[in-house]
Amino acid sequence: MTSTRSNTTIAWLVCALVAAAQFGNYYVYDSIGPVADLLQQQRGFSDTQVGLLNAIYSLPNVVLILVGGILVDRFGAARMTVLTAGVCLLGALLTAFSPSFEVMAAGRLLFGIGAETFGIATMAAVAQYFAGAQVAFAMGLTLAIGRLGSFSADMSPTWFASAYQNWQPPLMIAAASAATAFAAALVYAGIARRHPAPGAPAPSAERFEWRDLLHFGRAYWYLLALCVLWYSVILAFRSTFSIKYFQHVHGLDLAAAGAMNGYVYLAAVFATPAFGWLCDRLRRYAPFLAFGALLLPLALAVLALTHWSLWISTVLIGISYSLVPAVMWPLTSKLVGPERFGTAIGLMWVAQNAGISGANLVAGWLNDRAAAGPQNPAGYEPMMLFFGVASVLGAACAAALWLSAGDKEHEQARRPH
Ligand SMILES: C[C@H](NC(=O)[C@@H](N)CCCCN)C(=O)O
Repeated sequence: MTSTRSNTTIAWLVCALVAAAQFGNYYVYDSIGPVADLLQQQRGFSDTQVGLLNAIYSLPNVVLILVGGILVDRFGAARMTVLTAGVCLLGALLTAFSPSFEVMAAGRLLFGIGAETFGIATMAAVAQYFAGAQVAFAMGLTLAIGRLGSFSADMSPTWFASAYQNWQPPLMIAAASAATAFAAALVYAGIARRHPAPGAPAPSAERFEWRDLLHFGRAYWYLLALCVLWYSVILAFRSTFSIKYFQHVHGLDLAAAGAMNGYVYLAAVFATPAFGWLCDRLRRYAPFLAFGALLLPLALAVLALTHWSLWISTVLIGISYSLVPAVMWPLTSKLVGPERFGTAIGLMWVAQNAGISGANLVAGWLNDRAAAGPQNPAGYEPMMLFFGVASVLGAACAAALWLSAGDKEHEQARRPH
């Protein structure tokens, strides 16, 4: 009894440390947008250079994140969390103290290499300490604190207004949050050494076999396809094009369009753990995933085909953005064994990073080709059709997943009690 209680305390301590580390990491990820204007005014960076500072995060991960996932399975979540948090800190410091654009880009590259593998290692940590019970709630909480990091970076020009006289202090604040993440990772690794997770596989010295990648079950491949389609649409639309779409098609000014977009993050801070808790309580995952995936094409249809209040589509996207991640990652931990969890997520994120880059390029190309803009709002229709079709395909994959692995017995099969 006492031992169960102390295991639970340790699990929640690990969850809190992982969440603190996620906060710092997501803050650094979103720290470029708020200084973009200062970088242009004070350092003469072009739009392409500013864009590259974020693109360079995803590009290497189209390949490297798979290696990262394999390393997490091989060397364990705790060691990889510390290592990658250290790489992220170096990247953030290089970015903040860069004398030139090239060094700043190298800093963002280093940060990207560390951050995605850090994401897998921290997720594996939570999956191992909460193997079975409450895994979705715990993952949802860490994700929510990560989203709070993104929201804080967006709000930093208001919260740290005096730092925004020059491009460098905001990036030093970002480096300080990377240092906090590193400290949290060190404390977590210390705890993991003394109190290993009950669900942790022993670090394996087995040689990696490429053909092992094909041995995941059918449900996993549906999940991977959903991950690519859903994240590609939601990130390419919400992080890149939605603000100008709201301005040009729905007549909002920049501040109102930005705020409308930001509410989705804020909603996710509260709703992600709440949905995780609900799934754990009802012990059902796949039906919730299918419902969340279906809300995305519905929201896009409301935006593109009706003149209904923008609040309706924002609420629908907000629920989808909270529900799908709240279920997708815990469900992955139930569909694959703990010894292959890192590899499974790594493979998903390889395809996801390629999909996000591709969706951004295709949507931009469609907009340019149709001359989309304030004078020609109809020019956004091909982009919306593209996002609509991709999100319907994503919802179809979620439905197929529900049919193939979403029955009650299957979803609870890996529960230890
Ligand atoms: C957990 C999940 N993260 C990812 O999918 C990452 N590959 C990309 C994260 C980019 C922003 N930090 C998520 O954030 O929902």
